[in-house]
Amino acid sequence: MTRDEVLDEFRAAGALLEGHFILSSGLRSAVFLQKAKVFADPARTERLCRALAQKVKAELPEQPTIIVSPAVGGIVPGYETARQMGLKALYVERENGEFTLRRGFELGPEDRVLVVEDIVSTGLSSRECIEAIQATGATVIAEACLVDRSGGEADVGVPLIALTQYKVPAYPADQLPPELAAIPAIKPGSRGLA
Ligand SMILES: O=P(O)(O)OC[C@H]1O[C@H](OP(=O)(O)OP(=O)(O)O)[C@H](O)[C@@H]1O
Ligand SMILES: O=C(O)c1cc(=O)[nH]c(=O)[nH]1
Ligand SMILES: [Mg+2]
Repeated sequence: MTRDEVLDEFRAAGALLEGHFILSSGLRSAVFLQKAKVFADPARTERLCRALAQKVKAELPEQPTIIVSPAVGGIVPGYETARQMGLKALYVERENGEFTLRRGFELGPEDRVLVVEDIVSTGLSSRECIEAIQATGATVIAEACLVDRSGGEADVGVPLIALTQYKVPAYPADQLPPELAAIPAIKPGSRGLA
């Protein structure tokens, strides 16, 4: 899929939002990809994740044995990408702020993991997720995401395969451009929620 085709799926779902958003990293942005509205439509999710699975198969020299995603945003695309690839899909979720494997999910040294994320901005959530997986003894061979908002700049420590790159400016809270400073900020994601 081209970048326009991917972004058209977000647009058609009403998921390409403009305003003043507090991102997971704490940075601020005038654009937010509300992936939950994309994932509310199974057919749309299937189109995106099928394309992501095809890209992973074409670009990775070694195929993964299992998929692991960071909750909440990664769960649905992780599941659908796993379905497309004939793999199982696990997820890590935050417990006292730290990504943890819960619910009886198990990983070990035999597992060759593909991390599937929805959106990568700074790569911080990806790195935290990868650390949690590596702590089990499993090997993370790569990460795949639907949209890389860093435009290829984020370093997640493993090869990152993005269905598309879409560079969006983000600013520290004390360096806001005037048009952002004029609007109240909202925080759509789950990091920091109790
Ligand atoms: O690359 P980063 O700077 O870490 O930003 C990207 C992360 O932000 C969002 O998650 P968020 O923590 O907002 O929670 P969510 O998954 O529940 O939406 C998104 O799902 C990614 O996980
Ligand atoms: O950086 C983020 O937190 C983020 C950006 C974005 O566009 N969408 C999202 O769900 N999270
Ligand atoms: Mg997330």
